[in-house]
Amino acid sequence: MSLDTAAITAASARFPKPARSFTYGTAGVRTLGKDLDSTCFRLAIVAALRSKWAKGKVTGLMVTASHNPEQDNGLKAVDPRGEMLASSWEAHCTRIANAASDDELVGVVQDIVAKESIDLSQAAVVVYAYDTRPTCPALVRALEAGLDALGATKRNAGLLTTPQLHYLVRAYNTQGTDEAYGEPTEEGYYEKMAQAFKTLVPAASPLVVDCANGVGAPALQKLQKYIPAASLPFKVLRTAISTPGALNSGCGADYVKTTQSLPAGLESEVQADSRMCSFDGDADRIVFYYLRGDPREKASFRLLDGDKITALAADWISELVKTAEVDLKVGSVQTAYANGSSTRYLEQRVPVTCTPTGVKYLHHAAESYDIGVYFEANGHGTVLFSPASIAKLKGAGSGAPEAAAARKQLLALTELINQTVGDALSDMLLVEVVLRVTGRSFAEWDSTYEDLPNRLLKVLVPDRTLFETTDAERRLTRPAGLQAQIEHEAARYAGGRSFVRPSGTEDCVRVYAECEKADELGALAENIKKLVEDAAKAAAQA
Ligand SMILES: CC(=O)N[C@H]1[C@@H](OP(=O)(O)O)O[C@H](CO)[C@@H](O)[C@@H]1O
Ligand SMILES: [Mg+2]
Repeated sequence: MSLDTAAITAASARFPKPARSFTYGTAGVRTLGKDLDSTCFRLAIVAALRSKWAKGKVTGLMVTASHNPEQDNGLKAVDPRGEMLASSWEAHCTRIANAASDDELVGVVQDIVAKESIDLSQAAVVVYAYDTRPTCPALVRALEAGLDALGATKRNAGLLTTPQLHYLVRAYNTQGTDEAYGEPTEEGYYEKMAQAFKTLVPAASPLVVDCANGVGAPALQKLQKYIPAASLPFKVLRTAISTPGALNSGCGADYVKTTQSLPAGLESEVQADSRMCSFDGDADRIVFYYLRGDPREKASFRLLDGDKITALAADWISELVKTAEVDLKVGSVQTAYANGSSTRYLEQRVPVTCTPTGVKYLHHAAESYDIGVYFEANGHGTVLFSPASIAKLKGAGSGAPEAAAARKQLLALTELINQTVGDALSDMLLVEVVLRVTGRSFAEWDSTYEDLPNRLLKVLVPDRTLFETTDAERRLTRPAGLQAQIEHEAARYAGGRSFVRPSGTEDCVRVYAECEKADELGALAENIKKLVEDAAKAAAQA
């Protein structure tokens, strides 16, 4: 069977490429929604080819720009195991998105087919979903046209969170096998998680959830029907998914993490002792927080971020593994953005790996442990159980009654935690489980270690590609000489650490700085920023 090139060119003519370039980066393609019709059409073709390549297994496409503003949109491709698209295919996405004409597009498609030895007679099935952005319906139509052009079977999964789509893809592909992941429906997703949650927890006080006015809101409202309020009461806030401009505006995980404060206006909707958390716009990130001391003081805000979630989960799972009398290695994965205190805390307890920014790197590194706990500091992450560890837990028969109970808990955790990707809903339940089973408050969780004061700055430079890094992005190799200057500056502060890297999702360079004394932090961060600006100017002129 050959390509229906006429069908591709005819359809492509309806989605002309704007005069600009696109990149499939850390989190797929992300830019202004109005510019993305051609990209959606074209990446749908790639998703269909990927499905053919995988012998007809289902692949996925999610239309979302996550925590970015409402006018933005984007596409994330999902591989047959429910994980992010293999890095080796990202270049295909970038190339196809940038093909300058319909003919060049056909050429790129033929090239992918040849390079990946794709059998075109294979069937292709692609499941897709979208978030609440106003540009989604048009982009979904472009995406559908791309699937039609390749004769792929379309499965429109509707309005979903990103992790729900990842769940669906794995559930479809494992149906009826030993690795069956769950019913391949949205209901199946809620049922699986709720069932596991009920197995794990006693009751507790309500949790206030900021849904970022995004797709996490309807998802959480539906999940509530599966978990009785008596076992998990929620107060669900920021649910205005049809209010223009509301998405991620003054609320959501990214806002809370970057401003280190409550979502705008939340003070009047919560109590001084409320336990709170925020999702991002597509509900694959979560951070927790509470108020300590006088709620009118800014300093009363206490953030429990991805690093604190790693510490909480790694500690509890390590304890369970010990009690369960099974030989499993628990490890953790962080990026350079992890607070130095969290790294020190974890290193005394479990192996810690550092990877470059972007969850695909953390995810792969976590797979090398029997049980791998990974979170970016911004709250994106999950816990992975290797197939061998699940088999060991199921197979172990003897031992003390506590050992059997711990194995049962660990197995329920493998059901509760989304194994495909970080998932705000699932991570929220995980944290609830650990806190309740161990009888801890947010304040007790918070006291595991004290974060070093830290700051993240964006620096706009003429050309961010002049910045290159090594050692999991912890050191610069270019521009020449800058790394030595950064280290020299950081060494002037007690506990000083700083690193600089080009963003993979925005046109900027990021500066991270931390040190022991809060009143010295501003100087450290600003001095590094100045060094970066000077070096960027010099490098651009060279
Ligand atoms: C410092 C920071 O938060 N970086 C974010 C951001 O990446 P950058 O490459 O830094 O732009 O977006 C990524 C995708 O959402 C996320 O994985 C990552 O953690
Ligand atoms: Mg997101």
